[in-house]
Amino acid sequence: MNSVNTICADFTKESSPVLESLPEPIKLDPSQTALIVVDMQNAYASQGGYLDLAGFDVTATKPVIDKIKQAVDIAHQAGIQVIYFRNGWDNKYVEAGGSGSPNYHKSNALKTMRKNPEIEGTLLAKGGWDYELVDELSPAPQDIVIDKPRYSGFANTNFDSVLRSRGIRNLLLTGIATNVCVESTLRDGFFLEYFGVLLDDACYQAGPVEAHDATLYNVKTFFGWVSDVASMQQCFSNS
Ligand SMILES: NC(=O)N/C=C\C(=O)O
Repeated sequence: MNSVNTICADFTKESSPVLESLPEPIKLDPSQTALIVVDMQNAYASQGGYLDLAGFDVTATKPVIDKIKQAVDIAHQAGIQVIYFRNGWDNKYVEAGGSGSPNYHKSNALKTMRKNPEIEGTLLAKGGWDYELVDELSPAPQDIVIDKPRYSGFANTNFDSVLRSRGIRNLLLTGIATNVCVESTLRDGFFLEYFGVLLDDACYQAGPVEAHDATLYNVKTFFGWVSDVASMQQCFSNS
């Protein structure tokens, strides 16, 4: 491995393991790293959930769920904090914002329910099946679950203080959708001085695969690094 190009932040111990990533490898101290599982809810990963009902293709999410399970197991074994996000609102949608919020006008969940009043109160509503994490991803006692009302995990949540209070500076991003909530969270993390690494095979897009690829380009070029679950295993297996 070419150590000359390896990224090592000044808060990272020189002896930290190196994650193979693009555009270059990066040293990550497990104690300063969190695995972020973004919105792996029935709404986004399951047929019959919100994205499916809104016309998005969710037929290929199973391999991504399996990769995320692998990443969670690797994180647990390496002592890396795992944090799950759930995206949505109260079932009266007060937290979604009324017509004075752009969320009201852009959320495809809210628009789908306005077009189909019979499903009002079911999409991305706390307490309902659509809002719950998929059965395959059940948080362990040491994991943290954060509810978020907007695309970015940093918007209107305590995510930043949860990370800072634990000395976490590196975020390994997984989940759905690559090009919406995953990218939004990684971008906001970048602006808040977090090192973001997107795990390509543990993310799935909302829309065409080109949207996933565009996020990979954006992250590699402007906001962070891109790696995969096998590289995560290789990096942390001996840490
Ligand atoms: N979790 C997401 O990326 N969500 C994308 C769209 C939505 O929540 O309406």
